[in-house]
Amino acid sequence: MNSQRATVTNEVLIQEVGLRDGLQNEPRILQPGIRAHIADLLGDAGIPRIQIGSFVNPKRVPQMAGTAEVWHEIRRKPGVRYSALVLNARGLDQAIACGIPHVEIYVSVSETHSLKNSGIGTEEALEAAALMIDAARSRGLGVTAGLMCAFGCFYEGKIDLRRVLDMVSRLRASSLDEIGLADTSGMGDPESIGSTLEAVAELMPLDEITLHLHDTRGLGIQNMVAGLTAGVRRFDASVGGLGGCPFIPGAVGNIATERVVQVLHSMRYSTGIMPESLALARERVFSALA
Ligand SMILES: CC(C)C(=O)C(=O)O
Repeated sequence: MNSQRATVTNEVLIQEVGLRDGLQNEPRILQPGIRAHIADLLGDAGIPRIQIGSFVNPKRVPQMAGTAEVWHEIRRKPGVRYSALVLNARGLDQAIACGIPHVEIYVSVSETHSLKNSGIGTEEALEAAALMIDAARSRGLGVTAGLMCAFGCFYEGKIDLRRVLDMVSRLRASSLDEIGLADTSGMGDPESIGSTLEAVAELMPLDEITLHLHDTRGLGIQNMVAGLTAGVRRFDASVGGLGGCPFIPGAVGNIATERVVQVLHSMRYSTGIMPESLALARERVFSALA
C-alpha cells in the first residue's frame, strides 16, 4: 500500500465544464448573457464548481469571446467555485483583470497536440505554466494545473506513463490547489485509467486529482468508475455531454453531468446536485443551441 493515499469519502465534487468545453465545439455562439444565465441555473442545481469559460484567442475559439462579461453577469452563489481556463500569459492577464477567483492552466503531454492547441511544444508550455502559476498565486487566485492527453493522444497514440509522471512531478513543484488529468481525445479505458492513477498515487494523494474525461469511445462512465475505485473524488463533466477539443478532429464531448450524477447517486456517492434542477439547466442549454 502506498502512504500517499488519503482517506476516501463518499462525497464527490463535480465541476461543470459545459460553458467552456461544452460550448467551444458548438457551431452556434451563445452570447455572454445567456451563458451567465446558464451558470446561474447550474449553481441553483447545486453544482459546486462551475468553469464559466476560457480566456483564449477569440479568433481561434470565437465561442469563448466575452468570458469577462459572463463573469460580470453571473449571480455569484456563495460556496460555488467559479473558474476559467487560461492557456497563456495573455489569457491569465485577462482573467486577473476581470477578477475571476480561480484559474485552470493546462499543458499537453503530447508534443503534437501541444503545438496544435497552443502553438508551443511541451517543454516551453511547462515553463510558461510555472510562471503563470506563480503569477496567479501572487495575485491571490486559486490554481488548478493539469495535463491534457494524459491517457493517450489522437496524434501520437499511447503516451509513455513515465512522461505523465514526470510532468505531474514538475507541476507539483509549483504551488497548486489540485492537478487535473485530462483524457482529451478519449483514448483511455478503465485499465489505463486505473494503472495511470495507481502510478500517480505514488507521487500525490489522489483526492487532489481531478479527472477530465471525454466519452469518445463510449467508455467515459466506466473510466469515471475506474477513477472512483482508485480513489479520485473530483470529476469534470458537461451538461448534455457537450464538448470536445477544437484542435482534435472528431473530438467528442465530456461525460454528461446528468449521467454522472445518476450513476454516482445510484452508487451511494453524494454530490449535492439536484437532478431535477440540473435537467432545467440542460434544457436551457439545448434550447439556446437549437
Ligand atoms: C483543457 C482540458 C481540461 C480539456 O478540456 C481537455 O483536455 O479536454
